[in-house]
Amino acid sequence: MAPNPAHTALWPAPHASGPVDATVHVPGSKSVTNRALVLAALASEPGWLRRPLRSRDTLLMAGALRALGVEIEETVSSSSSVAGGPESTGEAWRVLPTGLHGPATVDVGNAGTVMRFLPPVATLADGPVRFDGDPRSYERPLNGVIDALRRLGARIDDEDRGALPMTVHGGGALDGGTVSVDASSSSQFVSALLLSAPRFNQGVEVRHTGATLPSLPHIRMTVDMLRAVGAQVDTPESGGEPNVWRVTPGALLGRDLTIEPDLSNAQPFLAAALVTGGKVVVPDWPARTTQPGDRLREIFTEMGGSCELTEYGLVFTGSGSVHGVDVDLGEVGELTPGIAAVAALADSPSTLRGVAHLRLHETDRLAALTKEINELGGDVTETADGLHIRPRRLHGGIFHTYEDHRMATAGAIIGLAVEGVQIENVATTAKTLPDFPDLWTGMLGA
Ligand SMILES: O=C(O)C1=C[C@@H](OP(=O)(O)O)[C@@H](O)[C@H](O)C1
Ligand SMILES: C=C(OP(=O)(O)O)C(=O)O
Repeated sequence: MAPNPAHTALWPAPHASGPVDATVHVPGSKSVTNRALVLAALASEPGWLRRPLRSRDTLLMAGALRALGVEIEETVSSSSSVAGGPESTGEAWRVLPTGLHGPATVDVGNAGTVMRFLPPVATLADGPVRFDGDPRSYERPLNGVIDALRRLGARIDDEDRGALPMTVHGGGALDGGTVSVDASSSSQFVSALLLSAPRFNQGVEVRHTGATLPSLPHIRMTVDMLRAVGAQVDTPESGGEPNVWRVTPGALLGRDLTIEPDLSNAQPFLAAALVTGGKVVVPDWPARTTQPGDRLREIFTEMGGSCELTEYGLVFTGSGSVHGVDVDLGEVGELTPGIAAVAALADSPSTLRGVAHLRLHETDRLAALTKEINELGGDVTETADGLHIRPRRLHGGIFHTYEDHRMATAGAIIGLAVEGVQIENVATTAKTLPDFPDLWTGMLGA
């Protein structure tokens, strides 16, 4: 098969001629948008999502729910056609839940949220739902969801792969009950089971059995959003047993929800302020959030910046110096590529720990970061659960991205400080941030 020209295209990463000084309106959170879509589809009354993210992952989620019979009406006001046009700035989605129907086909792309959150929803449909996706989706772990759903009463045909492609034979309802799951490879196994659980006959009790559990803030996001639509959820934090979550069956409310900006997608812009000694303002940064990107305030401060959270948003300022860090990123794994890029430009070494599960993300991120930074002259080694990064003078070259949006934005950060970096397939940022190239050049005043 001939390679897709978009995948081999090279984007000259802009080099910063001085400190950046910009306000960047970051589109909505992928994780919040996709949870909100699922919860709205399972509700017993219509709901609204305002300022939803329109990106590949969220359009796949919306498309899949529509395939199951849910109506999602989009309203795009003409005044929203800033920063990339209506394609990327959908104003509001009205979700009208209906009975969930099969037969249907779901394309998960390479979206972890779609491949994990929707099989439990599909058990509630009244017919077979076929799941398929990008080649990489076949390699990403799904066995925790498949095994758990079977034990809760579902019929799933995966030809013993424990992975995609597969068919969930929806029976119109699911028993639910207590189930153990090893979610050490992805927190999304737990989130997936909790999100649909109010609609299971007995709700669910999920008991995580693995040695580690990544991305806890994302599980808290699931719990908070469930509670906001009226679900009763018991958690380890609310006095329950460690690693056990319980959801009571019950109807879900339709909600009018404004989606927060995606703080993980704010990362490259904050990193730009850090590595150029400039200033970036991100409007609407939430005062309280479960998004893991909020940890950037602390991590990027340790790496040399400073921040002020105002009513308007986050003001982040670089000092002109960038320092290495020794940090456990297990709770905030999706921030690793951007932190690794900054660390490669720092004045001292870094150790990034707690992220072995990144080998199972969009690509093997530990291998990809090591290879690509080293090919620009860097000195990165993989450890069992992370990276050691010893900064060195880097040179230009091609930064391969492996169809991983966060590899592309990591390469762009390096390109600010290193002349001649070319990003392969920058279009892969469409997974969560289709506007990235325009926002990036806009930030640089180009
Ligand atoms: O639930 C979510 O929205 C997510 C959970 C995390 O997944 P893992 O726990 O698989 O890392 C995160 O990395 C991903 O980007 C989004
Ligand atoms: C790991 C990520 O995505 P996914 O939701 O596909 O797991 C990510 O966005 O960094």
